[in-house]
Amino acid sequence: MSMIADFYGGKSILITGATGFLGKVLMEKLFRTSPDLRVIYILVRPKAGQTLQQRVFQILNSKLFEKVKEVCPNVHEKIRAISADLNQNDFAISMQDMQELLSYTDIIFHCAATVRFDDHLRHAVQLNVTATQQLLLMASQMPNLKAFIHISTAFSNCNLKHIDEVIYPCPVEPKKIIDSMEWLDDAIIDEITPKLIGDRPNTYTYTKALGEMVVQQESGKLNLAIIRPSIVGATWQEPFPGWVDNVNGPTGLIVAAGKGFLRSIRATPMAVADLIPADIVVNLTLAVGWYTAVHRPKSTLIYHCTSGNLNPCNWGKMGIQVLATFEKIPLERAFRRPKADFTTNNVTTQYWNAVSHRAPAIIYDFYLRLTGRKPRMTKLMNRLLRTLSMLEYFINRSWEWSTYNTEMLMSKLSPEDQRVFNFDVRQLNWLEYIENYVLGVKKYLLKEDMAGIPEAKQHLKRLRNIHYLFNTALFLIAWRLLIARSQVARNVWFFIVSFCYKFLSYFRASSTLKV
Ligand SMILES: CCCCCCCCCCCCCCCCCCCCCC(=O)SCCNC(=O)CCNC(=O)[C@H](O)C(C)(C)COP(=O)(O)OP(=O)(O)OC[C@H]1O[C@@H](n2cnc3c(N)ncnc32)[C@H](O)[C@@H]1OP(=O)(O)O
Ligand SMILES: NC(=O)C1=CN([C@@H]2O[C@H](COP(=O)(O)OP(=O)(O)OC[C@H]3O[C@@H](n4cnc5c(N)ncnc54)[C@H](OP(=O)(O)O)[C@@H]3O)[C@@H](O)[C@H]2O)C=CC1
Repeated sequence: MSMIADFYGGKSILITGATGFLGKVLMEKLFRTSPDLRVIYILVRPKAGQTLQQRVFQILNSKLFEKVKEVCPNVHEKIRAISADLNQNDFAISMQDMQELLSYTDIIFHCAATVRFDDHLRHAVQLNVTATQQLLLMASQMPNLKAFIHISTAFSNCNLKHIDEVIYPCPVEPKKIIDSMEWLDDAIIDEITPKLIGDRPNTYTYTKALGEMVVQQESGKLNLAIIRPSIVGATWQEPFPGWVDNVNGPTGLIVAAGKGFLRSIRATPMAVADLIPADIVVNLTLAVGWYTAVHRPKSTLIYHCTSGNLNPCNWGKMGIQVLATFEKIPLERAFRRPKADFTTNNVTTQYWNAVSHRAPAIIYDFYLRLTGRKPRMTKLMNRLLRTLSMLEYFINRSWEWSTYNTEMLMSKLSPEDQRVFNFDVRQLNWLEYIENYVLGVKKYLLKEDMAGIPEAKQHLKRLRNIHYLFNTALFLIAWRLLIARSQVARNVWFFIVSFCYKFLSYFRASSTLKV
């Protein structure tokens, strides 16, 4: 019997960010392993054109939840969506709902965040810092609360090279930042943002670091823990390999590479690709929830959920495996054939961007215009290059995260829990994982049918022929222009032509003699 699964039985669990990538995998696992839990409250904001119920219905009817429906047929009754917006005061939760949450919640998993790298500081502070503070305040009024688990990121201290499982203070107190966001106007905030974030690359990592400080400062009598995952990728094993449903992190680049939009990247091939599968993050999160509630550690423990120090993989190896998988299982209607050039040099990056990215986009848009259609490729390419520029920081550096607490927790689990809530990244085979990841991108994110693979392969062959034809035509045009201007080129050209002619004549004559 799993002690962890048993612990969640009969419990009322509150999850923020349950409609997000990680939140969905977390909910799925909870329902699958503890179908006798009392209820999962999820704080959901209505989205354009969709009611809360429709959002929940869509999640529960997705492929991800297929296994859950077998073990927990009444899952619809055990999920309670509460209308909430974490950007609003008191999260805009109704009095009645708030009362219910305060009275019954046993465990909180705080996953909601803005993960955009370019978010305005005001918005990133609101969601990643102020909302965390408000949630902690709510938590302190919950008489039954046993644990509050905060999901942060391993990159909250990416300005350091070696990162321990401790909270590193930021120079300006979170409270001061929160206050200043209330009265400073946008223009001033824009001006001070680079100074505030200092040597961090974006507002995301900065506000996640502030969020951790808030957790530490507001802990009071709460039983808290912080989890710091690195780059969360598709699922490894559970509920099935390769599940992913958004383009964050490497996923977007995998799509762009498979579709042939992205053919070169400024990345250090030997830099550690600290990817961590979503199901490993979720298993650790649930184990931490159990440990924090049952063993009540004296201080707030931080758990690194990373792969680099236990089972490292690098970006070069990952790129090769992604391409190898696309050879076997190509994406449909690719723009160009997949290719992966890694470069670390600024000049070559600019060159490849011009030749491999911008020029084909301009030519394709020209073709669209000629055929009376709306050009779109240049715009798409510009967005992709902008995205790349934001991710480059993370693919040209390596970090070391210590994992003492995570390893300590692993040693505390029973053999059964180590199996059911496996977060031992050493068991992961990267090549197999990446292949399943790419396959998952095709099936679950792009919803492409596997029956379309032969046609996709044919399409790539056509693209290869077009590529050869295009290059030959380009060569001939360049050559023609050259011989029109240079006597030397003309002489070389006549020499080659006469040589070929003589060779053909000789070949024809000797074959006639044989007959
Ligand atoms: C050459 C060969 C290649 C070989 C093969 C490849 C091999 C593998 C190599 C892999 C290297 C992996 C590096 C990973 C490093 C991750 C580090 C994470 C560290 C921290 C981890 C965390 O703790 S936290 C989670 C991370 N947090 C994000 O990852 C959010 C990012 N994101 C944004 O910050 C906004 O998105 C941003 C971009 C501002 C645009 O913002 P924006 O306003 O212009 O517009 P939108 O957001 O609306 O997106 C506009 C269009 O970009 C599309 N798109 C969005 N993201 C995309 C993405 N990652 N890759 C592609 N495409 C993406 C989207 O699908 C839209 O496409 P469409 O227009 O067609 O719908
Ligand atoms: N993905 C990754 O690579 C990593 C993620 N993390 C952390 O993990 C956590 C989850 O990330 P992930 O699942 O990838 O992110 P997603 O962007 O997929 O999900 C974010 C969630 O937060 C919710 N949310 C955002 N704004 C609000 C709001 N104003 N009110 C209510 N809910 C809101 C979203 O709701 P809605 O559906 O309505 O938009 C969504 O459910 C985050 O804390 C992130 O920092 C850490 C390391 C890596």
